[in-house]
Amino acid sequence: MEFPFDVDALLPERITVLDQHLRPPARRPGTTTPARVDLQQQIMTIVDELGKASAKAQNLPAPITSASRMQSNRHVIYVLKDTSARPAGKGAIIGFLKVGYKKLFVLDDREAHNEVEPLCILDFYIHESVQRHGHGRELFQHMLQKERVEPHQLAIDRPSQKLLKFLNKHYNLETTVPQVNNFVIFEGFFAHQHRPPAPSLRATRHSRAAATDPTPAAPARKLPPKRAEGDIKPYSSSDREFLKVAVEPPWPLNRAPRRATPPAHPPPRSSSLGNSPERGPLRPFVPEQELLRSLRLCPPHPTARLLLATDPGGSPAQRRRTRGTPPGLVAQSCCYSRHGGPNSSSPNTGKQELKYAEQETEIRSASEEQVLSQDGSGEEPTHTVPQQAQAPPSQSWTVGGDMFNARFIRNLQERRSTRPW
Ligand SMILES: CC(=O)SCCNC(=O)CCNC(=O)[C@H](O)C(C)(C)COP(=O)(O)OP(=O)(O)OC[C@H]1O[C@@H](n2cnc3c(N)ncnc32)[C@H](O)[C@@H]1OP(=O)(O)O
Repeated sequence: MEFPFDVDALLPERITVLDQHLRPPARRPGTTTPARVDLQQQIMTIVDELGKASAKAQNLPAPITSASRMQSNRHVIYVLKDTSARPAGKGAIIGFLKVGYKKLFVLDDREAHNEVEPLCILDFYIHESVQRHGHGRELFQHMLQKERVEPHQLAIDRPSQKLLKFLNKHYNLETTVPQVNNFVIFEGFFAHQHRPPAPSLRATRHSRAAATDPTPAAPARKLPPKRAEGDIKPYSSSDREFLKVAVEPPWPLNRAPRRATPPAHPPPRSSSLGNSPERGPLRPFVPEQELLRSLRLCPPHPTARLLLATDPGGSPAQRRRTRGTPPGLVAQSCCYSRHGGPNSSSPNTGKQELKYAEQETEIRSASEEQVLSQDGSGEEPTHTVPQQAQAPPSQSWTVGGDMFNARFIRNLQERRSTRPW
């Protein structure tokens, strides 16, 4: 990765360690020294660009590493530069590894909660052109030595398949201890119990390290006193938490837009990773609150309005359709199961129902947009029903649509500890 400034002069060592201050390292004697603020700007540019490249490589919607995030967290980043001869160039960056201590609640092999604060692998990237050349191992090995940790003591924040393979190949890390958060830990993690070293020990360790090596090490934090089991929540804040909203809203908000062709490679599943979300191409989605708002503001389905306005008992055709079916069939046809169900074989149920429900949601979102853009209040929905909504399909899915909404809201409620309204 090349930059418009002299990376070689900016980062004299092959591996540079940067902490939250993003201080430019001391330059080699004899090199001209630009203003310090310019140097720091260059460091920030490198961190931002590396973060972007890593996010792209991992299919993340936004970088989890950036200069501003570095400055607001106590993380440490190891940057590897290319030292190969480049007579005419300004040097290049090969990749980086970001680590930091995090307080986690992890399950052991007996599924008991443990409050620990291990060193975590938070982000790791080697430029595509030089992957599988041993650079990742070089960087990782340097970090292990500097931080004085063993590979099995680490927690990994949502490792990619490449990283899992990397850890397996170089460090024999294979068997994971299932977790309910995004972190992956390996067998042997609890061998040392992760008791925080006595403050004096840790201080000595760091002061000794500081005496021999001026580069910053990942900050160490003390653990709070052990809490009762009941107080411990079985999740931990991942560095990628802020992406979670964008990564995977809960079902049914996470339904992908209909695709003409299935994805070539379905995202891999790993039972050994607990429920760590899978990486994969990310897709745009309607934020949950916005969708809820649209459901609350949305006008009644045009067909329902028509029925209410005419005959309280419904049109003869409608009566025939609902009365002619055995009781409960309408409800059954509205059941949508991701696993298919007894009614999934029926051509008029399952997928078709979902399709209409999706259409309805889209239409409702569109009509809400119109409502808001017209008067900003949503008070007069009848003027704003889009043309598409006024001509529903020949079959009436009014009941199905409303039931879908009801199920959808109930589902949302069940997934939340508090009601959103
Ligand atoms: C917590 C996190 O940071 S998760 C995100 C991890 N980062 C990414 O996935 C970004 C894309 N990948 C990369 O940047 C790199 O491949 C890294 C950082 C994972 C590894 O760096 P490299 O320099 O490629 O590793 P290195 O050369 O030392 O080791 C190679 C081994 O890593 C694994 N590996 C690297 N690339 C791949 C790949 N494309 N497919 C499968 N395994 C791979 C393999 O075990 C490989 O050994 P092999 O070539 O004998 O199969």
